[in-house]
Amino acid sequence: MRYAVLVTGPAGAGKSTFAKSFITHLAASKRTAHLVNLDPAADPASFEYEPTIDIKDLISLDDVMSELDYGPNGGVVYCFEYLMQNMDWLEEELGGYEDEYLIFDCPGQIELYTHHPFIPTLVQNLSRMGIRTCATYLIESQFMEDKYKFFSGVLSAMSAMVNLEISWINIMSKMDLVTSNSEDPSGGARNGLRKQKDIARYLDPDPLLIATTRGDKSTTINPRFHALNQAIVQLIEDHPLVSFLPLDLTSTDSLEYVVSHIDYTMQYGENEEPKEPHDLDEGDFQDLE
Ligand SMILES: Nc1nc2c(ncn2[C@@H]2O[C@H](COP(=O)(O)OP(=O)(O)OP(=O)(O)O)[C@@H](O)[C@H]2O)c(=O)[nH]1
Ligand SMILES: [Mg+2]
Repeated sequence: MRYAVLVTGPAGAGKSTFAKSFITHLAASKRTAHLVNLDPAADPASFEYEPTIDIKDLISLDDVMSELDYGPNGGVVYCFEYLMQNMDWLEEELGGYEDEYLIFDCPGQIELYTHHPFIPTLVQNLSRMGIRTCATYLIESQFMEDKYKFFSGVLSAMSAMVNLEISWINIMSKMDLVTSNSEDPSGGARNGLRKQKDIARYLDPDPLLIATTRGDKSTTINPRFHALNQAIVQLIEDHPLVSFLPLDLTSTDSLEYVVSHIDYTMQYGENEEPKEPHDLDEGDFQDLE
């Protein structure tokens, strides 16, 4: 059985960093994993791990920009369209790997997730190839500094995950920027997210965070804004699809927790050989109940 983890999310959310840490972590546990770079704009110098499969071998963003006169964002979308039409290339590249994790580092153009059917098409093709797939969607902890920005992140996560029939794990990345605040007064503390309780209202989004009340400045500015917020509150209450796993890459436990959640979601190892006792830490699974 082969397993694919798609690492998706908006620009700069920490996707490539997470993909790297994920592979390093698996390697440390003597598990093999391969990096599949689907970001045609990724700088090769930044790869700590040479990707096993690289979209650049199929199509070059530089060529698309110089020959077809695309800008960088449109160029990435064009490259992805090209990939979708050339799935046989991916299939051939993926051919030889068995019983392994394939980590797909995806680009940060949000329209790839919200407007285009790229991810559903990719997922369909992976499942046709017999690869069990799950997707992660990262948003960064700084989104919690601004509740409107945060909820736009929640809505983009929702719009990316509906229509997909695969497991979907939302991750709040860069938690080191909010949890290390006791040491560094200029760090996360400045955003007022001092209490764990506050953070919990974001990880499991509490729509009341944006429920405006009468007398609130924003409602006096524009009543339509109030109505829109109420509608969003209602939407999130009716469809509580989105919650986030916190990820702090400075903590091995945090990374391990996220990885064990992904393993659990993918039912990793179900068909494999029994594990050595130390490979399977009971605590990992109790937390997930
Ligand atoms: N403090 C902190 N910074 C991080 C973390 N993860 C990533 N960063 C920083 O955030 C920036 C973006 O990280 P990337 O991993 O390149 O993000 P990305 O989502 O791959 O970005 P795009 O591919 O451009 O969409 C870099 O400067 C990273 O060093 C984290 O866990 N904590
Ligand atoms: Mg990246």
